[in-house]
Amino acid sequence: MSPPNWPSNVHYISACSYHSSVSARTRTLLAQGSQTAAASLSNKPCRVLIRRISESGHPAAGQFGLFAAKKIPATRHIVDYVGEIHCDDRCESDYDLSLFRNNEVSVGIDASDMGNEARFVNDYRGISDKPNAVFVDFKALSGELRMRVDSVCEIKKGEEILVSYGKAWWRARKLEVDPEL
Ligand SMILES: C[S@@+](CC[C@H](N)C(=O)[O-])C[C@H]1O[C@@H](n2cnc3c(N)ncnc32)[C@H](O)[C@@H]1O
Repeated sequence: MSPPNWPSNVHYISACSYHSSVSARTRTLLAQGSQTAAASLSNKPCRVLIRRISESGHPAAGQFGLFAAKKIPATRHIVDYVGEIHCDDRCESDYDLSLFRNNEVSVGIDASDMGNEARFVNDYRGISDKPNAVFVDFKALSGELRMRVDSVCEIKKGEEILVSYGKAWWRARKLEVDPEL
């Protein structure tokens, strides 16, 4: 069942699904994981809330954000980033994270059409001094490479969960608006 405030045009899924662009060979590569991926954490994901942002000073006002339903301790697994694992080009998507890349293939997790609560995590810029969470790749219990959101410091109940999308993410969007930049 989808959580409160879930948009009707997006499919709620609790586990990643594979798009047809992911070959069997690539799935094997993902099952081998990455050497730098964090181990799967045994603690359960934290309770989070999707909330529409009504504060006029917030740069994503009118959109949604993800908030802590209870205090979240530092370095906790907050929520998995669930979406469609794909190898096709999704440069139009604002919900696409890079999962794996080598000389042959680039794999992403796109939560634009299907996903879970993690798709609502906003970037800290214009909202806070620094992020309180981070996207991390990890090896799931199945052995497959996945992404999740972890806290980097304590997050108080009701506080917005914020990551850094990275300078390159913002530069790419600014270039779309102003190619002279
Ligand atoms: C992954 S979505 C985050 C969830 C989104 N707010 C929503 O309601 O679906 C990324 C989009 O959120 C908005 N966003 C996230 N962080 C932002 C920030 N710091 N300033 C302005 N817009 C932001 C931008 O529109 C961006 O394309």
